[in-house]
Amino acid sequence: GWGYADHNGPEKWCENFPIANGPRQSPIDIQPSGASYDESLKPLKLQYDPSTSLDILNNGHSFQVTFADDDDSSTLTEGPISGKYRLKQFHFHWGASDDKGSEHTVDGKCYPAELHLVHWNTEYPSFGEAASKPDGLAVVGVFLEIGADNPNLQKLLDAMDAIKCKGTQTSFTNFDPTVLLPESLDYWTYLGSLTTPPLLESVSWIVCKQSISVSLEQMKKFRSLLFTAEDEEACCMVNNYRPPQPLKDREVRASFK
Ligand SMILES: NS(=O)(=O)c1ccc(NC(=O)NCCCCO)cc1
Ligand SMILES: [Zn+2]
Repeated sequence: GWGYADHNGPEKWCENFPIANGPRQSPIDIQPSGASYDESLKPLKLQYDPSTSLDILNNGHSFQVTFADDDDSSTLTEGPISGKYRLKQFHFHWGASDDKGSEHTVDGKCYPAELHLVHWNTEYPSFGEAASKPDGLAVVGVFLEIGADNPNLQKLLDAMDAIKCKGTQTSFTNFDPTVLLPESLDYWTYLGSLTTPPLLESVSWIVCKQSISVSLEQMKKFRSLLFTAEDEEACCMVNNYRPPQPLKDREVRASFK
């Protein structure tokens, strides 16, 4: 299957997923000078119920915290979207060293990691259905920048020993992802795709301008996870990011001046 190694990584994905060369692929390099301020863009409205967090999983590509999405307890509304989107999961992408790891870049600047909060449009009956629609998904991206230890990441990091290998998961309840958001919710927004196969062009991307902090020690913990299952030769889970894709005929809007 697909991965991030030379033999199965982003440069090879187009062989099984031709949409990899499509018109609205993600991530992109965000050039703030090329983004147009849109005064009609609303502030993001994120309302999360911690009791909807279920478990934390190593899926062999990243680790993700999955949420109960059978009602409107945890939603994204307003912002650039219309209607109501339910939180399905959040996960991260990161590098082998601090000079890379994010998927979106800003004027070519890479961050050591990037958080994605994945939501689906309740116009559709399920995530899977929504994932195939042009307005089906909304993903909020938050950059992580090396700095002070971030206590709000600690619960995630403490769970990592239990999900070291691909296919492992453990209960992860009462977690409020709001604590992972930066103080400012100023954002850039553009129409894009999933950044991993099936690379579906169904995502309204909402990338926060302000980053959150992560310490060097906390980054080392991310890198202690494995892409591989217990019975396979160990391969560290690092560089699980897709590089920026062509902007093509798209505009990036800014919610701020
Ligand atoms: N990195 S990202 O663009 O936020 C992302 C989010 C979800 C997924 N895929 C996912 O949740 N499920 C895969 C099956 C999708 C079609 O049902 C892939 C990439
Ligand atoms: Zn992602």
